[in-house]
Amino acid sequence: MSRPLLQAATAKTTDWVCMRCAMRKAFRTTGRPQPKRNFHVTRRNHEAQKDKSVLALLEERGYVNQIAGDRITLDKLLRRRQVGFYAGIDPTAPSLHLGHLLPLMVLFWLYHHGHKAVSLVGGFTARVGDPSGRLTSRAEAVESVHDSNFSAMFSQLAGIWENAASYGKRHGFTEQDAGHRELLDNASWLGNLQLGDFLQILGHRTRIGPMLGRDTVRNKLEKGDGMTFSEFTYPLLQGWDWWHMYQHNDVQVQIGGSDQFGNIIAGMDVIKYIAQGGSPSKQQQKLLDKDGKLKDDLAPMGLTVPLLTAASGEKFGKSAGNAVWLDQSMTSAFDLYGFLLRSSDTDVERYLKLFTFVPSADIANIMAEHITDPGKRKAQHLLAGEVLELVHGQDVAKETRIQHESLRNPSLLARATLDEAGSMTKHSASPSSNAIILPASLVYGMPFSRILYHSGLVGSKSAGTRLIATGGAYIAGQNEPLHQEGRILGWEEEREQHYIPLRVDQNPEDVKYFGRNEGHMTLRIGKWKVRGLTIVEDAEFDARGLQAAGWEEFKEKVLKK
Ligand SMILES: N[C@@H](Cc1ccc(O)cc1)C(=O)O
Repeated sequence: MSRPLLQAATAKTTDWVCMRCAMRKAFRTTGRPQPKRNFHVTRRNHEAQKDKSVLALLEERGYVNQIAGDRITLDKLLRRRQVGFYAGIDPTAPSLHLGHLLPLMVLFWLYHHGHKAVSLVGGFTARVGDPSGRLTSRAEAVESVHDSNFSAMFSQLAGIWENAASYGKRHGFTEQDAGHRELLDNASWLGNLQLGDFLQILGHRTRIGPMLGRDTVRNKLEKGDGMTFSEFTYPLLQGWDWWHMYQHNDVQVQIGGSDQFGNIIAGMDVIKYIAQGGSPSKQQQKLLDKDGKLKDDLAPMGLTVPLLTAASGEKFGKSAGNAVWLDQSMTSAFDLYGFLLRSSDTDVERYLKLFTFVPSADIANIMAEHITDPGKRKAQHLLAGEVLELVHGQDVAKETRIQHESLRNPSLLARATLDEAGSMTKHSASPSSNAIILPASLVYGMPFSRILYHSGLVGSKSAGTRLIATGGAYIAGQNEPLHQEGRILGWEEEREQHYIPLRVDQNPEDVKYFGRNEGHMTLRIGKWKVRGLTIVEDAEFDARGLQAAGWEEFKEKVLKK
């Protein structure tokens, strides 16, 4: 499996390192050694919960849909010692979306209560594609898209973890409360796994009967488009992840969306099969009781979070059917705030409990106040501000709030006119580079304002025009290859030289001269947001089942004529 050679966020311009290794290292070093502590809720100023484990808090706030395994054991363990948890996300897109925040919030709570929280990016499993809950398979993506999705999501998660740490501090969690956090990539073990080992260690002990009986398999075979062998293997790969982290990272509990219940159960079996089977190593023997069974207090367990639907019936985190993204270039901070601000009065209390660290007692007070004057949307502003702080940091949260308030109160407007380019430059601190495929009709002969929109760099065509007018959008120069010997060039000073600012008066006919080489073009907005476009024939684009902002409308309006 190829690894993207990107320059790590922290490295100087001259030394090039593997982004994955560097990010992993940078992240690990932030984890602290584990002090002894008691695992009661210790947060100052928070609901006093002596004798309750964090599990009770999670249940009270609405995070728990199902527990796989024994709740009482889990509750006891959480009070007695540090417990390791993980949640995995496959980077099938260049960004997390709002829905991903729910399992992550559970990890953040656990981390702030002294437990171990591992977030896993499925650098390997994304290429396989989890069939859970789907009737049709995902479209296969090209290698470069996998790589750039992975890099983007990995750095995004590292950033959100940083924010979650500061956000927790702001809510009274102390350094001493904090447990341990890790960000891992399953390609680092699955990428090296030998087929022989996989079959011998796991394959021999896995019966396909129960696998065939699982809902996902049955539904996809009976009502969907069938199932590939690799999709069928997916739960075993996810189970292998867990076994790996169970052994090496003390991960005992897996967290996932409710669609992950089947995979979690499959993973619990995987750990039991492997630990109890064969001739156990010395290390493995420590896991077993005298009957050769996994010890009760080491049993793998699962926790699923609920599937959220808004009062409107729409899945939470979707706006008119589209995902609300956590990457500012895909959903602006303004739009994310706006989305949360539109939460209905029936939903907002639930969301405050799920997506913020605001103590329950404070939420109750705010709701009481909110009801006296719902028009002010006090609860919704609180929700939006807190979520933005977690996702984009405190500065963006404050500025976005002012922008929204200025819509109602024009006197604030002067202070708040932030052009999109300005805020990008300031806040997209973590460099991420994404690749995207576009159909030829959305690029050639199109004004750049539209290309920016179609490539997902801005939310609308007019935002594209504004950005170009303020000098915040660039294209990579024709004769300056951005790639050299497999490395992506261009960081800060170098990057400035390679990019040419786009102009409003650019002739759309000239677009074709700007490609780095035929079929490719690299755009940048603000300082860091880079998007490599690969341009394919319209028919190929559709045949591959790809999608781009504005494509369906374009076909409706223009091509059908
Ligand atoms: N299968 C999970 C992601 C995941 C990947 C690997 C894991 O080990 C765990 C979870 C999903 O699609 O949501």
